[in-house]
This record gives sequence, C-alpha cells and structure tokens, in this order.
Amino acid sequence: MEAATMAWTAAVVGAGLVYWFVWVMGAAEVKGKRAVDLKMGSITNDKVQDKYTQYWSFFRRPKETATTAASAEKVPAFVDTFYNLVTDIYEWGWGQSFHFSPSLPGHSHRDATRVHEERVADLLGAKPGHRLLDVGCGVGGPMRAIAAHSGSDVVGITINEYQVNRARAHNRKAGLDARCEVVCGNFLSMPFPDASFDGAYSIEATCHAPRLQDVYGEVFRVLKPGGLYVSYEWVTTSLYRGEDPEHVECINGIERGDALPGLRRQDEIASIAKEVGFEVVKEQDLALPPALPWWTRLKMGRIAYWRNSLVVRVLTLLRIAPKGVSEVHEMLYETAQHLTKGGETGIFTPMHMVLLRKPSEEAK
Ligand SMILES: C=C(CC[C@@H](C)[C@H]1CC[C@H]2C3=CC[C@H]4[C@H](C)[C@@H](O)CC[C@]4(C)[C@H]3CC[C@]12C)C(C)C
Ligand SMILES: C[S@@+](CC[C@H](N)C(=O)[O-])C[C@H]1O[C@@H](n2cnc3c(N)ncnc32)[C@H](O)[C@@H]1O
Repeated sequence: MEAATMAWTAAVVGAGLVYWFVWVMGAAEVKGKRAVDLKMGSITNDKVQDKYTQYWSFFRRPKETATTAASAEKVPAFVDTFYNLVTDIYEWGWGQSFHFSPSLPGHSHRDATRVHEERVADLLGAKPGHRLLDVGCGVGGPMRAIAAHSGSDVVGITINEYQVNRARAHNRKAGLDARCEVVCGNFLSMPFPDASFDGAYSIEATCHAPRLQDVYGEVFRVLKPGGLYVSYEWVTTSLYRGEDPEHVECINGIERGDALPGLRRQDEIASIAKEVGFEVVKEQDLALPPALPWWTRLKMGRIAYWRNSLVVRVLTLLRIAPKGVSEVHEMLYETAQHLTKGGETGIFTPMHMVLLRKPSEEAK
C-alpha cells in the first residue's frame, strides 16, 4: 500500500475511533445527554475549578455546616453550586430522575425508577384537576412521570436555574409543558401563597435543608387543609453507630459528595413533621426487604464509571469539557462507593418514606 493511502486509512480509522469513543461511548445513559455536551450548569468554563474548590472547602466538614446559623444560611447557595457542577454528569450517567429506587427483577432501571415515582402519586391519591408541588424537582424526571400517571398538574421548585431550563426543555419535548411548571426558588421560603396546593411531594431533596423543620413548615403552609405530603428522606438507620469510625467515614463520605449539611436519623423525621403540625399517616423504609437493593445499580456501573472517567479526561484534554469536570467526576465516583457501603451495611437509606397530612379545618 502506498504511504499516502496508508495515511488516509489511518486518518479515517482514527476519526472513526474518536467518533465512537466520544459520541457513542459518551452517551452513557439511553436518555442521557452526550459527553460532548457536558457543561457545568451556569458556571462559565474558566470558573469551574474555583467553584469546585469553594464547594469542597464548604462541604469538607459536613457536620460543621449545619451547626452554626451563619454557615447554615450559606447552604442553599453551595447546594446551587453543587448542582451546577453535577447536573449534566447526572443526566449523562443516570438519566432525568436524580434518585434511587429498589431494583425490580426482570425490569430495567428506567422501569424501577418510574414505579418508585408512581408510588408517590398513588400515595397522594393524585388525580386530574389536582395541583401538586414537587419540592426540589431536579430536571423533572419524577414530575413528568407523576403528571403522566395521575393526570394531575405539577409545579416544581428547584434552587438551581440551570435545572429550571433543563426541566422546562424536557417538559416541552415530552408534550407536558401545559401541565408541568418549573419555578426557580428556595424551598425554605417558597414563592407560593398559603393553601395553594392539593398535594406535595419531595424525592431525595429535603436532605439538603440544614433544618428539616424549615422545609416541612413551608410545605405545611402551602398545602390546602386536608392535603397530603409524601417525602422520600435520606437518613441514617438504627444500625448506624456513631462510635464506629467506619460508619462515620461512610456517612461523612455521603455528605461530602452529595452537598448535605448533616444526615438526620430515621427516628427524627416523624417527630419533626408533627412539630410543624402534620399528622403522620404512614412511615416506612422502602429499602427494607422484600424490596431488592437500591445500590446494585451503583455497583453494576463500575466499568461504565471507568469508561466515563476516561471520556471526561479526554474531553478535558481536547478542551471540549471544562477544566474541573474530572475532579467533579472523581468526587461522584467516591461518593458512589460510600453510598454502596451505606446500602450494604444497612446504616443508610435514601428512601425513608413518610406520608403526612395537614389537618382539615374541621379537625382544628
Ligand atoms: C439524591 C441525590 C442524588 C442521588 C443520585 C442520583 C446520585 C448520587 C451519586 C451519583 C453518581 C455517582 C457516580 C457517577 C459516575 C462516577 C459517573 O460516571 C456517572 C454518574 C454517576 C453514576 C452519578 C449519578 C447520580 C448519582 C447516582 C443527592 C445529591 C441528595
Ligand atoms: C437529588 S436532587 C432530586 C431531584 C428530584 N426530586 C428527582 O428525584 O429527580 C435534589 C433537588 O433538590 C433541590 N434543592 C436542594 N436544596 C434546595 C433549596 N433550598 N430550594 C430549592 N430546591 C432545592 C436541588 O436543586 C435538586 O433539584
């Protein structure tokens, strides 16, 4: 073969490989975005590294962030930064629903996710004509599943503007924008009138609140009397031992890599709900048997994480992805190990479900 022909063949094969590596391998999740589209939310490329350093210095010592009022006040802003850093990686590597769900034998992750979300709608008795509030809505995966399953209208709130835009675009694409609305705001002080929702739910979101009373109090205020609220809470279980260094490291690792100002104990949730005025209708850890492990999806992804890490490094090198993405990806990889350990040891659950009711006027 002539040298020129060989060079051309090598160039074509090389280009094909780059295409395959970036576009095909990069599309980690079926519905996720492509690796080449990884941005860092509304942070400009030159600020990614700084923002990551700021995030890390704030959440490095999770317990301290919640204990002083001054630093607790800063939590929403750092949570916003966190979601600028991770939203695209989550969508790319996990999908449009930012939560866990028990595995369902013979079913895909997508089915398991949907079933876990539809359970919320069923617990609320949601139906057409109802107006529901999604507290901490992410890019709206649950909102669309719940609106489609129940026929209700849903209003979601998230602190992160980048997520608002993503969620609105997904709603339009799904043809659900007439029934799903997204608002940018703080769930610790919501921009909604009193008694304006028939029902409310939060999926793995209120763990970002320094004081659960504050977000539960707000949900109580905006619910109509008699209205129901379902929450899936991230908590430590009764198996957690504060004197065991391995337990402490595992929980700290979860808090650091997930922007949490200190995980609460499972047995605190119902009493906080009662403190703000709710009646506790039902409480159940949805991770307990017969439910199958929620963390198997994280474990099974090891090869995919290695591949993703390589993709992210190459894209950073080629300056397609901003500097700092690799560090963020590494942080997520580490937190995935801690989450898996938390699940396997049973000291942590991301799905402690509480069903709460705001008493009706007559009951007062
Ligand atoms: C409720 C919260 C988020 C829960 C989960 C959706 C995310 C927790 C950890 C995330 C991930 C960890 C590893 C990433 C992997 C290294 C990467 O290659 C692809 C994305 C991950 C799988 C990523 C996806 C989302 C999580 C599972 C918190 C924040 C309260
Ligand atoms: C892990 S994500 C879960 C998103 C969604 N519930 C889901 O399951 O896909 C947590 C969400 O809570 C939101 N959040 C955290 N703190 C918030 C606050 N103070 N006000 C409003 N939203 C907040 C984040 O912006 C994010 O959308």
